[in-house]
Amino acid sequence: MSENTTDSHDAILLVSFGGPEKPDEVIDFLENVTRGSGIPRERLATVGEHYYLFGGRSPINDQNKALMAALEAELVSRGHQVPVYWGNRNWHPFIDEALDQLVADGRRQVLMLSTSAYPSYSGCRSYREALAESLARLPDPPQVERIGHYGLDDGFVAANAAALQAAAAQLPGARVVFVTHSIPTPMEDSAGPDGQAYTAWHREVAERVFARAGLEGEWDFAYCSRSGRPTDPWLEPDVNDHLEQLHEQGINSVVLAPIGFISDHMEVIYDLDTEARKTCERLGIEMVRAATAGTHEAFVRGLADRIEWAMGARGPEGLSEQGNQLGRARCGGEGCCRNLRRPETPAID
Ligand SMILES: CC1=C(CCC(=O)O)c2cc3nc(cc4[nH]c(cc5[nH]c(cc1n2)c(C)c5CCC(=O)O)c(CCC(=O)O)c4C)C(CCC(=O)O)=C3C
Ligand SMILES: [Fe+2]
Repeated sequence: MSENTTDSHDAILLVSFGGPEKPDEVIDFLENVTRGSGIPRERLATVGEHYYLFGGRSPINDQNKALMAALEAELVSRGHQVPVYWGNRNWHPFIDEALDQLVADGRRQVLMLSTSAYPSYSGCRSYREALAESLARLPDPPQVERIGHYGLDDGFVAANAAALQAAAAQLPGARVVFVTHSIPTPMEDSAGPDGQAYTAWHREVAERVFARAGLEGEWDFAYCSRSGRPTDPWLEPDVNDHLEQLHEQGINSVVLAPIGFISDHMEVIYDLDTEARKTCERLGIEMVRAATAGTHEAFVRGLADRIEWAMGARGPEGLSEQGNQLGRARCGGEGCCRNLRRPETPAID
């Protein structure tokens, strides 16, 4: 457990979405999330109610703290004394606050890890833009590189497979429905260096998770948490509509596997555990929701592997080639995960 003095980076920065801690923070948080996005106010009021239903508190902050603690412990056990900082795009602690602390602590070579496992504007470039904006404020900014997206890495797949296996064991023979966050179809068409990387990665992860859980037969893919204007096309089917379809086909038990989320975000505890569960009850469908990766040891080890790889301390075993290409300053550049509304917005590599 000695300090590894050869580490190429002196800080890890966990970058996440952010969420309110108490009811009087909900509106300001939602204003930050939707600044300039054209999301209708009714949608904001609706989403605000989801947060109030849970005491005005998002689960995401506690999940991030738990992940940081687990990751720090894993890195220490591998001989790295590199501290993990935490900053969010939409709520305290903001990325600005994390960077100020990091700079005050004399950190110069930062490796950024985001809580989004998949490439898309929302999960990739929007965080890179937020970093560029925060770094531009600093007189002497540290160097920030990022690790690639880790959705296809063995660790993430193994954690989700273990969760799916446990859920399926509670409901043998149930139809497995993988779920992720819907995004607008133009965002999907520009996800990753060649477009459509968001759905391609999810399908690949679903296939691997299903096989690794030792399951056979059919599985489906559905989406949750659509927002935006009703007339804009988003990825479909919505999970609730899909449950109606399954009901019509005579299916009466399902496992919902939210592989699009790394932990129990509001989308999981509201859109799936609350809303989709209600749909299942109405249709007489038995439902079990598989756990998210959270702090599963395989997931934490996989992240540590990716961090060590990015620091040059380890080879790429267990890490996906696609993820490697989208990290370590080798993202597809300007064309990758484009910002369709404001194409000129600066972003870190
Ligand atoms: C792909 C994706 C991820 C995964 C990648 C990642 O992790 O970043 C993600 C994560 C999250 N999204 C979250 C919350 C929200 N997302 C919203 C709005 C939107 N999300 C979108 C996409 C995604 N979102 C999109 C295309 C919009 C429309 C806005 C626009 O086009 O600019 C809104 C506004 C209200 C609404 O419209 O729903 C809220 C409140 C939370 C926090 C949950 C918690 O508190 O636990 C998390 C982790
Ligand atoms: Fe990208």
